[in-house]
Amino acid sequence: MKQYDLIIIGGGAGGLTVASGAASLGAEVALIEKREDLGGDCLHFGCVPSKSLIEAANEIHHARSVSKYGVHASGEVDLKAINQRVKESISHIQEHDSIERFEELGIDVYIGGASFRDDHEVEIENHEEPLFGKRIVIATGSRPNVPPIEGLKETGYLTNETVFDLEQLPKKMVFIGGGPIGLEIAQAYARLGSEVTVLEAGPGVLGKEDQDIQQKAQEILERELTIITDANVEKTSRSGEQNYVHYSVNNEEHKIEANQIFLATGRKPNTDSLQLDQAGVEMNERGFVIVDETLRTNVGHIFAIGDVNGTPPFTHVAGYEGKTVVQNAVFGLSRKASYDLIPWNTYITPEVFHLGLTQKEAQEKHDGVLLYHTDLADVDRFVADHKTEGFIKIITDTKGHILGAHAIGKGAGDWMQVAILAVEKGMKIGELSSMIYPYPNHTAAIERASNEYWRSKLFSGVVPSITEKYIKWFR
Ligand SMILES: Cc1cc2nc3c(=O)[nH]c(=O)nc-3n(C[C@H](O)[C@H](O)[C@H](O)COP(=O)(O)OP(=O)(O)OC[C@H]3O[C@@H](n4cnc5c(N)ncnc54)[C@H](O)[C@@H]3O)c2cc1C
Ligand SMILES: NC(=O)c1ccc[n+]([C@@H]2O[C@H](COP(=O)([O-])OP(=O)(O)OC[C@H]3O[C@@H](n4cnc5c(N)ncnc54)[C@H](O)[C@@H]3O)[C@@H](O)[C@H]2O)c1
Repeated sequence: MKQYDLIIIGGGAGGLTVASGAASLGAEVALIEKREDLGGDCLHFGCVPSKSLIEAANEIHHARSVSKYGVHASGEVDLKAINQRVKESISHIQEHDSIERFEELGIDVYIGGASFRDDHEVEIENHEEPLFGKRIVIATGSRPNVPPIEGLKETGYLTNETVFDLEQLPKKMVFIGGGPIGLEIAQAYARLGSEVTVLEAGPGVLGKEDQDIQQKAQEILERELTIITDANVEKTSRSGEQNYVHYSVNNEEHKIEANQIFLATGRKPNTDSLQLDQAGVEMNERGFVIVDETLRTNVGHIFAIGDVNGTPPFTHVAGYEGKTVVQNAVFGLSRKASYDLIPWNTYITPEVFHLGLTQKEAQEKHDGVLLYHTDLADVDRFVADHKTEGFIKIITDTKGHILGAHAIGKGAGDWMQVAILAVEKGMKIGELSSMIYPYPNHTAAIERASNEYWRSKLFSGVVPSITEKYIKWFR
């Protein structure tokens, strides 16, 4: 039986980070992936194809909206061509994640579904010999959660695993779920020309965002698509060529037509086929692998990272956890993962940026929370761009330490990076004001919000009376 220092199950964002990190430190590494190629959900069905689709949809949307300058765009959308472009983005990045590249790093790559034989031995589909791992990392990701809605078998449905293979633009689309997956793809399809309705069970979309951001996002999106909140989806049905989604709001029954139904109702961990019981690894009631802060499972030499352990399901979190596990699994350290300052972006237009606590969370956890708000309409560059929709909101404690930073606006995911750096470096909001911002850039939104801090310090309390006395004396 082949022996390894480290076996990694799953060749996605998390697994690939661990594999390359551990191999470059000299560990003997086996990487097992059930698909024919590496890269996982993010590359094949997630971040990459969705962003590629969004960009194409935005280009079409912009082309259609320039008639005010005398340029008129017309014609039918060729969805095949768009999805071809999506596939090109995937293939380009796939080169970086190729099996050959990982083999060149000295990693043994095995293709086939893995399952535990015991806490050190792993079996692989279509391979006779199991592998022995001194330490093992589970990085098998997640898949779409399919809720038990009656009729879905009959009507069929799309998920992020199938939508990028569509060949014809659906006339009417119904999205079930108004989280990031639902909204990013719903807006893209609305911009391509489909008539889109989003049915969300909760009271608002993007439920993990600050409430002001949620409301603004919904208000903006509602200009392009229909959003129905507090929707209780009861069943789907088919009549002739037409599908219907039946739902109720406040016990009032409704039915809408749908050429395609898209499910975006959260994620399920890929743990079912791993035979975790043979290794004695514990899962929670939803099937996520339970880990401690060092990302160890209850079996000390088995780790779990990425979507499968129930921490925030993002590629950058899987990568961060992967880096942490390299240290813990290769050197036997006990580095802890911390999630207090995990940022994320939602790539609707305009983009949404999230870092740290929302206003509600901050007020629950801290006495005396201060808010600094800038409307993008007050920032010259957004005005010049005619993209004034949105705002930023920085939340601090009474001493100016940043507890949360949120924004909605053109490119917010990029220019709000300054807030991440500030928090990482322990800067207070006032220090953000003393940096020099090239005029007229979008980051000036942060400058303006932080200037507010000084304004409130200087123009209230005892400071104005002291400075007034000083100036009189100085004259
Ligand atoms: C539509 C969509 C858009 C997204 N957009 C973003 C975004 O913009 N930014 C962001 O940060 N995140 C985004 N995400 C989330 C991101 O894709 C995931 O958080 C990330 O892929 C998780 O990485 P992972 O390594 O845990 O799992 P994955 O990348 O899914 O990798 C798991 C791998 O394990 C393999 N596997 C499963 N079971 C077995 C087994 N038994 N044996 C062997 N191999 C197995 C799978 O085939 C897969 O390759 C998006 C997700 C979706 C669905
Ligand atoms: N830009 C990004 O970084 C990005 C993009 C897409 C996805 N992701 C990641 O993927 C994860 C999963 O995304 P998601 O949008 O599927 O999940 P989610 O859990 O964030 O949102 C799912 C939504 O569906 C609703 N819902 C659930 N069941 C429902 C039902 N039966 N009827 C109507 N509504 C229902 C929920 O109330 C929720 O608002 C996200 O949490 C995020 O971490 C990230």
